[in-house]
This record gives sequence, structure tokens and C-alpha cells, in this order.
Amino acid sequence: MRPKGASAAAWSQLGAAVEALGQRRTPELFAAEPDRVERMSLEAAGLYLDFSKQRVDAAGLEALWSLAQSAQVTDHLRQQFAGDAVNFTEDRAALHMALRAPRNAHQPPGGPAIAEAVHEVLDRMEAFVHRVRSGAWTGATGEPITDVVNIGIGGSDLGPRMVCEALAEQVRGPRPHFVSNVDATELSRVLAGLRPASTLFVVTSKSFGTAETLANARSARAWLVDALGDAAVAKHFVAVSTAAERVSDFGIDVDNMFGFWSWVGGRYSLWSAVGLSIALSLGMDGFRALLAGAHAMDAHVRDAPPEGNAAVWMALIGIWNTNGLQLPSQVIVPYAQALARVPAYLQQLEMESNGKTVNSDGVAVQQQTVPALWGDVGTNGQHAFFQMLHQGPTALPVDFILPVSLDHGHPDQHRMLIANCLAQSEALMQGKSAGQVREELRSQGLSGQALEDAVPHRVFEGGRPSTTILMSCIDARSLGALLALYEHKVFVQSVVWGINAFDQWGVELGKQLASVIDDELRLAVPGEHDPSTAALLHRIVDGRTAEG
Ligand SMILES: O=P(O)(O)OC[C@H]1O[C@H](O)[C@H](O)[C@@H](O)[C@@H]1O
Repeated sequence: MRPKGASAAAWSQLGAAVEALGQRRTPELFAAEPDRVERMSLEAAGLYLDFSKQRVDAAGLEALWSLAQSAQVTDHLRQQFAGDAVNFTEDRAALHMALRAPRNAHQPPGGPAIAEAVHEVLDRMEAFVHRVRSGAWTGATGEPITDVVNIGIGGSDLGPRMVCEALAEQVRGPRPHFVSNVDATELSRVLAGLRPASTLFVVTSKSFGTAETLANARSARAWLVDALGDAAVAKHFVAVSTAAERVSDFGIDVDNMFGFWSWVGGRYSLWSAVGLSIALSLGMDGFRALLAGAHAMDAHVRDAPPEGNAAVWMALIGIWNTNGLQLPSQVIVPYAQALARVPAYLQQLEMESNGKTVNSDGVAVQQQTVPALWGDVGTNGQHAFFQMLHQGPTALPVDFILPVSLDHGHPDQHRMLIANCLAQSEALMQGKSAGQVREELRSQGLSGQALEDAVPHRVFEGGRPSTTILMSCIDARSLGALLALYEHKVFVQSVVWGINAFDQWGVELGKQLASVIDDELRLAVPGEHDPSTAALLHRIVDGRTAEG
């Protein structure tokens, strides 16, 4: 069953709810609804989610539940867990949940054969991880491995990179490094700190055909071979891929390849062997804890009714902001330095998944789909873009992600971090009226025209929406639950919009054109292009960046 999206009637109910809400701000909603926090918060898989600072009232929530019902969200979730081809343009299942289901799970996503294949690869990973970490697997000269370099891009990079950075304090094994950009500056910087004899490269690519990854892998191999000779490749290169033949053509023995499957989307793949660099640096127990956290969220999303389902809430609140209030972007602010890469990770997850305008009938959707998603860590963001969040022309919804305890030995600083996070969501919601500003300025001794001139600049409109997500701490389990929550949110939204969250045709055109231009640059013969591209190309080929 392809998603048909929510019905026209449900969309108009949403429109009517937005109209009825009018200019009412969230503080007024709190005043009118004494049980608002209880009704608009929930716990799921060890996380606490508070949606009560969103600018939506009870009628709005009703309209959202109708939207979900008319889009048959529950049925689509069930089908996804069953392994139906929810990726309908590529006729594939999207079964990342199967990657984190425990062995002998009662209801294995996609069925028992998939569960068996998944656990076979996990067991192979475990054996390999143990050999590397124990020093039984050595480099070509007999040295143990001290550094692991994951070479991959997009989904073959963002997830493992983000998790390794988030859990860096827990790394007890080889140090993880990541190279994704075709700009070899990144590779050069990583290699500058490493010794070939103790470095293991993990070339990660679902297709094993991604130009950037193959270019970096070839350069890394040349660096290794230069120092240790051709025969060393077997001990210093392993692959993670679904394409055994291409792996072998590259020169990596398929015995040193860890496989996954076409039903694992790139941006949903960190739970598969794509997480090998995580497992090598955290240990298999750490990797399994990540999977367990994600599985706990899967079980919640699979079993909870829509009104108590964290992913359905996240998805519908996002739809309220995007389609109801028509707010153009979504801001992600983790109050945790360790989670600095979460916004970038979520950019791929959300925008590559739902950055679509064509529905399952091949027709343009009537609604806006995914908002632009961006963000940075608190408190840094407060000193950069928060001015716009508080006083810019458009309210932008924020997801605040806050670990309640952090183990860095500086409790005072952590207390300040928490205070700042809560203060920001409170300030965004409460705002500061002209009356309050006047009173404040008067108490500072200002009066007359000078006071009146100052007032408008200091007013905060308030009513600006945010969700706060509390994690008890940053460990593999909570992180797994958090990431799985966003994955399910993305799927539920795709169902309501009636689009496919699992293809990414939009990345292809640029790749095709880059290959043509690359050939022209190699031959220094620009071809036919639009006038702008042609002029740029000629300047570059002629070495004329700017005259004079
Ligand atoms: O893992 P790979 O096959 O190398 O693909 C790497 C990435 O590139 C593609 O262009 C897609 O946009 C991503 O979804 C994917 O994760």
C-alpha cells in the first residue's frame, strides 16, 4: 500500500484549526489549559519529550490526530515493520529496525530469515572487532592497529562520525578518524597524524561506486602501498558494502568485507556493518548498546497508540509548524558539545528523506514537505543565531536536546548549560512585552522620549515554539533511542505527505554533470554549457580567477 497522504478534508480541518488559533500565543494556552504539560509530554525509551511549548491548542491537536488517521499512519507503520516495499520507487523494504532487533526477537521486523542474516553479520563483526582490539589482528609488519580511518560519505559517514564523536570518552580501542570529502585536504590532514603500519582503513560504501569514496580510498591505498608495499593492502583495508564484486575489483578480499542489504537505506545504515568503525572504537558491547537503545524506541513506536507515540507526536508537531503555521525551517540545538554533529546527521536524515515534491501517484504534492533543517550546539548558538530566533521576522521552531547529567567533572558548568537551555525555551515562549520593557527601563532610570525610543528594540514577541527532549545522559543506549525517534518521525511525516522517504533521486543530476565537467577539466577543453557555467569553466581552465 503506497501512502496516499492525508485527505483533503483532514488538511482543511488543519487549516481551520490554525485560523481558529489566530494570534493566540502559547502563554495564553498555558493559562487556559492547566494540564497542558501532562497532556503534551511523554516518555519513550528512556527519553522525556515536552511538546507543551509548541504553539498549538487542543483543537489543533485534534486536527493533527485526524490528519494521521486519514493518512493511515498506524497501518503504514505496521507495513514498514513487516517488511513491505515502502520504498515504492525502488520496490524495496526499509527495514533498518531489523538491524537492531535482538536475536530471537518475538516479532522480528521483516521476518526470521532477515533476523538470521543480520545476526550472522553482527557475529562476524564481533569476531573481527575482538581480533583488532585484542591485537590478534595486526598490520602487515606485525604491529597492532591503533587507528581506524572510515572512508565513506553521506550515510556511510555521517552516522558513524557523529556517534564516535558523541561517545568519544568511551573509546577504549583504536582511535576513529573519518574522511568523506573529495577535497583531499581532509584525507591529508588525517593521514598526517598516522603511521601506515598501525592504520586500518574501513572503506564504507553501500554501492561501492561513489566517486568521492573511491577517490579517497585510492589515495589512501597509494599512501599505504608507498610505505609498506602492495601485499600490505590485505591487512590494512576492509570494506563495508552491498557490492561484493566492486569490492573485489578494488582489490579488497571479500573475506574482509562486511555486508548489508538493499533494504538498508544509506541514511538509515549506521546500525548495519556501516557502524564497524563505531564497534572498533567503542567495542561490540558499546555498539550493541546503541542498537538496544534504538530497538527500545522501535518497540515503543510499533506498540504505542498514536496519541501516546513519541514519533507520531514529533511528526505531527512538525507538520503543524510546517503546514499549519507555515514556518519555513526547523532548528536543532543540542545542549551538549558531544552532540555537535547531530544537526548535520539529521540534515541528511530529514532533508534527503523528505525533500520531495512528488507524491506516490507521481503528482506534485499540495503541501510544503520537509522544512530546511539546521542548528548548532548550545550555548554557542546563543551567541550567533539566537538573535534571529528571538526577534527575527519569522518564528522558527527549535528542538532542544538536553542530557540531564554529564560526566566531565565540572558540575558547575553543566548546571550553567542546563540553565541556559531552559532559559532559552522559556524566553522564546514567554517573550517580553512592551509594558515589561518599560518597567525595566524605568527602573534603570530611563524616561521620556529616550525610554519610548528604546522600547520597540527590546520587545520579545514570544510564543515561539520549541520541543525539549531530555536524555538522562549521553550514552550509547540513549543516543540510539534518540536517533531512532527521528527516523520514525521522518517516516510518519512522509506518510502524511504521501511521499517516499527512502529514495533520493535528487542527488543524481549533479553527479552526472560533475562527471561530464570533470572530463572537460581533465582535457582542459570546456564543452557546451549554459552561459554562466561556460564562463566559469573558461576562467578556471585559463587560470584567470580575477583580473588585476
Ligand atoms: O554508501 P554509498 O553507496 O557510497 O552512498 C553514499 C551516499 O551517497 C548518495 O549519493 C546518497 O545521496 C546518500 O544517501 C548515500 O548515503
